[in-house]
Amino acid sequence: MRCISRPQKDLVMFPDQRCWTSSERPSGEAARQNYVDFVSSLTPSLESSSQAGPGAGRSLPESEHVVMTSEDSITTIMLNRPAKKNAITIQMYQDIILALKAAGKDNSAITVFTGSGDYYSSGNDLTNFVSFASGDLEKISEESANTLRNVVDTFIDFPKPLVAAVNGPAVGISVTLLGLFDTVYASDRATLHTPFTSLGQTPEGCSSYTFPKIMGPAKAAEMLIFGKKITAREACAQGLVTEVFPDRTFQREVWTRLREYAKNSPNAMRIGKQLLRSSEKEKLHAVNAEECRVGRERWLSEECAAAVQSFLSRKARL
Ligand SMILES: CCCCCC/C=C/C(=O)SCCNC(=O)CCNC(=O)[C@H](O)C(C)(C)COP(=O)(O)OP(=O)(O)OC[C@H]1O[C@@H](n2cnc3c(N)ncnc32)[C@H](O)[C@@H]1OP(=O)(O)O
Repeated sequence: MRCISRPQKDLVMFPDQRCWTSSERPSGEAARQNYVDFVSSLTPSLESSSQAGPGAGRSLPESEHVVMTSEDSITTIMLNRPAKKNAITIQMYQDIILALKAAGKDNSAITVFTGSGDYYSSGNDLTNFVSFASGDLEKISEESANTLRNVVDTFIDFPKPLVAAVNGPAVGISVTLLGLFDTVYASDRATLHTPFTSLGQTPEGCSSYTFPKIMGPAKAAEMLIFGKKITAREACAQGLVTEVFPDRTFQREVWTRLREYAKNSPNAMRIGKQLLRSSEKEKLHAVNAEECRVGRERWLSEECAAAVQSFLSRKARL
């Protein structure tokens, strides 16, 4: 067992899981080296990230609908397509991957994901599926599954504290991914909806694993299999949302809190996250691979094609 305590006169803690008495204590330099080795073993990328100067090594994606900003040691990735309720296009998935990779390496302490306008996100842009009807089905579905797998893998591997600021209703993949965030703050105006089965689709974003773990299998089934829409407060009671704020004060309260959190040691937060999450990573990657394999089959189904067609032709009927 590792000893973790305040400094004591005769007992010092070292990272190889034993406690020394003062007589056998390693020299100061050896102790320091032990500590550095321990920290490095936990976080291989720590060295490079702590050496990065402001903005160093950062490649901001030039994206129309995914906006990345940094301030007060917080990098924010904002879905910015409010006229379409922040529905996520193929290009946006690619931009999200680039933005997360850049945020993972920049010198910010915390990364925040949010939406602009009245929605957090309406999930996958259903016109992404239109190309299925017009091209090489096998190829397009394979590319889409690869895109989905890459974006979810990037969330699984994200090395820093990742916070979702759910500013409004969330649908589909924008909900399922919440299970991979470290903290989820939501406006009391937000609802969470995963209407997969009415679209002939199946859960993704590792939700088939994270949701039952977070909220229990029965509540997860209501959401993921029956498509029950829940409020932010219900999601909070079930553990998917960390805290709910009145919509009127949501931005002020969340950002005040995050600015305080961002003053903590970035390296300690990064290592803490790794301790909390690393034992699950392999499992999450396997779940992601399987969800994408199954999802790809569903996208090719007639049920899915009909549901997407029905949404897209809605206007014509109005
Ligand atoms: C690479 C492939 C990866 C696949 C990943 C698998 C992911 C799956 C999912 O995420 S499933 C969930 C998909 N999302 C939905 O089913 C939501 C569809 N949208 C709606 O139901 C509604 O638009 C709404 C409830 C979100 C909002 O309704 P309302 O307030 O009445 O607004 P409008 O419907 O008028 O929407 C305004 C404008 O936005 C367009 N839009 C909204 N959401 C989407 C969307 N998901 N895909 C495409 N377009 C969307 C809507 O058509 C309107 O456009 P218009 O003004 O008419 O041009």
